[in-house]
Amino acid sequence: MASSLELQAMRWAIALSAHGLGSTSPNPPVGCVILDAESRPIGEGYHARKGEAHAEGNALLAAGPAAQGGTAVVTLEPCNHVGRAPACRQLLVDAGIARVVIALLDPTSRGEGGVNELRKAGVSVETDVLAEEAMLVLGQWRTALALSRPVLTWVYTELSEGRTGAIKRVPSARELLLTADAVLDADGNLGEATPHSHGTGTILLPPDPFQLERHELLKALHMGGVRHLLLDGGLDLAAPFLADGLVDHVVAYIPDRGPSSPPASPGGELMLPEGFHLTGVNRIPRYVRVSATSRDETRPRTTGSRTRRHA
Ligand SMILES: Nc1nc(O)c(N)c(N[C@@H]2O[C@H](COP(=O)(O)O)[C@@H](O)[C@H]2O)n1
Repeated sequence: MASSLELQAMRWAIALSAHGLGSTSPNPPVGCVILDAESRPIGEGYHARKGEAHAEGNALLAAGPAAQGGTAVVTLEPCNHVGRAPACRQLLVDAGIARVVIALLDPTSRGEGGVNELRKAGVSVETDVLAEEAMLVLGQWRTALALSRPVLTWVYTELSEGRTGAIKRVPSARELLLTADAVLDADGNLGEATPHSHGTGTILLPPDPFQLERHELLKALHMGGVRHLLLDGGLDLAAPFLADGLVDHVVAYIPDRGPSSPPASPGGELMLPEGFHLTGVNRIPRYVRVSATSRDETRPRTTGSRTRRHA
């Protein structure tokens, strides 16, 4: 059973992992905290982008030799393959880590998986620790893998006369762009949500998105490394994706208004689409931001078993 210090470290690792949202795809956003043999935090790290060190490597680097006999607390199972970075389970063994505490198993893990290899090397391993909380950050990556398409978030604001439109002019909406890989607008412009965030050549986007049928477009985006796509525009842009059941989340920015007004959107265009339930309602400068979902991504449905898939 995880100790209270390990649980505290796991929550911190989950928080750290979110620094990778919007830049790690097609890799997962992972966080790691190293505790020394007396359970004191001595190093922390996260995965920033594909081709760079994994969370465990970054945390071990920060911890240095004091990691010997310590514990690695990590949000995703340490990897079991030598890719662009060395296998994390080997890095942990080489650093003399005695115990590894993991939130979620990696459905893309190669071979027998990092957990089995760590156990074979005599390391004590505990899995499924705060798995549901870890899904707050890893959920979109896991869902995109399960669906073989990016998770889709439709974002819109109110333009004049109750019409919906793009959020480009909403300054606080920038935070959403930071967490997505790519953004598509109603004119067919498709680009990295934060330019250059994934590094050169990691995300490949089809040049003429509206030439592709919607499922084909999403398949091409998935193949190109996109795990979270924003649809930034009005109902005209979102309606066909909604009709095909392809929209997973909606974020609406409702401008401040007086306390009594006729319906801003008599046709209901501003209202959330049918079948979406609220996950957040926040007052932000000049807007109320409404978040809703058609699925619950925080439930770790497959932590106990693996479906072999490649990220
Ligand atoms: N445990 C763990 N920590 C990280 O920081 C990670 N990025 C991963 N990712 C796993 O490794 C695969 C990517 O490997 P490369 O970086 O491309 O070599 C990815 O599919 C995950 O399984 N895991």
